[in-house]
Amino acid sequence: MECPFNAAPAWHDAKLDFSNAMSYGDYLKLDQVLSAQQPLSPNHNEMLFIIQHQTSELWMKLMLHELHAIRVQLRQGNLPPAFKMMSRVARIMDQLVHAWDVLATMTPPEYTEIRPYLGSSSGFQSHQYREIEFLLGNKNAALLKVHESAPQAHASLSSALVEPSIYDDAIAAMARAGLPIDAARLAADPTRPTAADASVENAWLIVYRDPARYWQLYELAEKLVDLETAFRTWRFRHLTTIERIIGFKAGTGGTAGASYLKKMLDVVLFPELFSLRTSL
Ligand code: HEM
Ligand SMILES: N[C@@H](CC(=O)c1ccccc1NC=O)C(=O)O
Repeated sequence: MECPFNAAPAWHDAKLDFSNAMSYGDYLKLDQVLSAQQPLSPNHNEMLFIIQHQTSELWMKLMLHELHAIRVQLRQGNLPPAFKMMSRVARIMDQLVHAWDVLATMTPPEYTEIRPYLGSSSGFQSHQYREIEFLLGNKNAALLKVHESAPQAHASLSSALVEPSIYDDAIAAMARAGLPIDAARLAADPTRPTAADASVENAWLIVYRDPARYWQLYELAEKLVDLETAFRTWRFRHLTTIERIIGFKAGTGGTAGASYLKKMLDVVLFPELFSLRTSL
C-alpha cells in the first residue's frame, strides 16, 4: 500500500507554467474585468453596489445575445431551438431576481453615504435594459434620447425599436400556422408598445383548447409566460428593495422614484397570454 505521506499531491499533473500559453485569466480578460471596479466614495459598501450592477449588466448582455438569436429562430420557423434559449433567458432573469437579496444587505445609512457620489446616473439609463424591454415589445421611442451621446447604444436601441418584437414574431408564427390574426395586427406600428388585440387572444385560445394539434405554439406560449413572470418578479423586487433602501425619495435619474417603478409593474408584455386564461 502506498504511504499517504509520499503520495504526489492531487494537483501534480496540473500545468503551472503559463509564460507561453493562454491561462484562465488571459482567456477571460480578467485584467480588464477586475480593474473596472473603482468606487468613488470612501464607503465600504460601494464595492457591493458596483459589482451588483456590473454583474447584472453582464447577465443582461447574455440575455440580449439569446434574445437576438431567439428572434432569428422564430422568424425562420425553428421553434424548438428558440424554446431552449427562452428557458435560458428566463433562468437568467430568475438569477437577477435572487441577486436582489444580496443588494438588500445594504442598509439606508450605508447607501446614503454612497448616493451623493452617483450624481444623476441611474439604472434608467441602462441601454441594455432598455433594449431587453424593446425586444420584448415594451417600446418607448422617447427614451432613445438618453442615449444620443452614445452612438453604439443608440444604434442598437433604434433597430430594436423599429423591428418587430419577439412577441410580434410569435404572432407572425401563429399566422403562418393558419391561425386567424387580423391583418391590422400583423401590420401594427412596431415602434409602439404591444397593445392587446382580440384576434391574437382568439388565436391563443384556439391553441390552448387543442394543445395536441398546436403543440409547438402551445409550448411557445408557455415559454413566453415563464419569461414574463420572471421579468415581472424582477420589477417587483426592484421596487421592494428600493423602498427598503431609499423609501420614497425621488430617483437620481429624475423620476419620482418608487411611484415610477410601481407604475412599471402595470406593464404587461404579452397581454393576450394572460387574458385568455379567463376564458379557459
Ligand atoms: C440601492 C440600489 C438601487 C436603487 C436605490 C435604485 C433606484 C432606482 C430608481 C429610483 C429608479 C427610477 C429611475 C430614477 O429616477 O432614478 C431606478 C430605475 C432603474 N433601476 Fe434601479 N435602483 C437600485 C438598484 C438597481 C440595480 C441593482 C439594477 C440592476 C441593473 C437597477 C436597474 C434599474 C433599471 C433598469 C431602471 C429603469 C427601470 C425602468 O425604466 O423601468 N437598479 N432605480
Ligand atoms: N436611481 C438610484 C441610483 C441608482 O440606483 C444607480 C445609480 C448609478 C448606477 C446604477 C444605479 N442603479 C439603479 O438605478 C437612486 O435614486 O438612488
